[in-house]
Amino acid sequence: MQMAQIKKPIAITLGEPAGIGPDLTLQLFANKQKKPLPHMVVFGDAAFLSARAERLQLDLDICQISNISEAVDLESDTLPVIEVGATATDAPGFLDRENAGVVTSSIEAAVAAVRGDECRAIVTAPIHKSNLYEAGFKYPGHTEFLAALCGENGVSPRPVMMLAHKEKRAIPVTIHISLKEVFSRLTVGRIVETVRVAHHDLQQKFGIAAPRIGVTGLNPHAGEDGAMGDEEETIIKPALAELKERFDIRTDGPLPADTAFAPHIWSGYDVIVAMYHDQALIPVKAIGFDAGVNVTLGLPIVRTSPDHGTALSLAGTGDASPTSMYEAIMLADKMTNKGAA
Ligand SMILES: NC(=O)c1ccc[n+]([C@@H]2O[C@H](COP(=O)([O-])OP(=O)(O)OC[C@H]3O[C@@H](n4cnc5c(N)ncnc54)[C@H](O)[C@@H]3O)[C@@H](O)[C@H]2O)c1
Ligand SMILES: N[C@H](C(=O)O)[C@H](O)COP(=O)(O)O
Repeated sequence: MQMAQIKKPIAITLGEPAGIGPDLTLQLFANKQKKPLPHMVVFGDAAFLSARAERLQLDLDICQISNISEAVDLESDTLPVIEVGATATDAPGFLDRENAGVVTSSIEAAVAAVRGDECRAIVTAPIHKSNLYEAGFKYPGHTEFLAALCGENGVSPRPVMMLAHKEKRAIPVTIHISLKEVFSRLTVGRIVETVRVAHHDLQQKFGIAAPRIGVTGLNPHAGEDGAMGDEEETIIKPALAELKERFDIRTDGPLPADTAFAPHIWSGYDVIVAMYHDQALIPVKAIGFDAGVNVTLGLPIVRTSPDHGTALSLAGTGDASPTSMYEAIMLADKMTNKGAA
């Protein structure tokens, strides 16, 4: 990658103003002499961030800029902020629908900056999903919103959610849907598409030449030969056969999901693809909630985020751990600096 590309900042979104997202960005920036960070620019509201920094008793220079190119020339201890045309209220722990505008505008502006080649990756701070829904937000989460923002000619890429704790990675085939819906949304095509995206991005974005991919079953004991459900026989095995025959992608599975994430099995794979959200996310959050990273695969841009949510009760206290946010920033940096993570 070119030097000029490396110097482009990483776009950080504001996240839910009532939550810990803004705090973590400020805490990390205030500590950057001890724990260095790549260049970054926050998309949000400078006045709000100044108020939150004061509340957290962080000694920080926050500077509103109008062009991203200005970020690179600032003193290294000044946090650059691009205004997004909406403001946020500094009321930690108190959700306010009125803040939905700044939350979504921040994501939109950050994506536009990456797609416009002004920033090199986006790191999103947590959003409060139900607060956004109440304000009319139509996407289940960032993952689906980002795919829509990256669409072209009315076609959106198929986003794939991957949670990672160091080298342990897990992907859910179905994402933000009710458990009841999983049964109708789990199809051969969806599994094939998910594994293909994972295989491609592990090669291209993580530098893993021959990704080792495990795929779980849906039912207890991967169906116990059909005695505990037949989705393994009718959906998952045909999908794995198609991956091998049509795309030359080899996988192991269906693996019983309760043992697939045992450390000695999980460590034999670069990723384990599971059938639904909690099957994949529980193991990652259980082994490393403090340092897990959420990466969206399948997009034309690099996007990472911490693995936790808004933790409203910790907002404004300074007690939230910034480690997962730090790992998200450093993974985005690594993925865009060297093409490998
Ligand atoms: N990337 C995202 O935008 C994202 C990710 C997960 C959840 N969420 C959203 O966050 C909201 C709250 O979700 P939740 O309560 O299930 O999960 P949560 O991650 O906000 O909180 C779960 C528990 O972990 C603690 N916690 C979370 N982050 C912490 C940190 N950095 N340091 C110390 N403790 C921390 C919380 O205090 C709480 O006890 C929901 O609206 C959910 O949709 C957003
Ligand atoms: N399911 C994710 C998690 O628990 O970490 C989270 O809700 C984030 O999803 P988005 O990145 O799509 O907002």
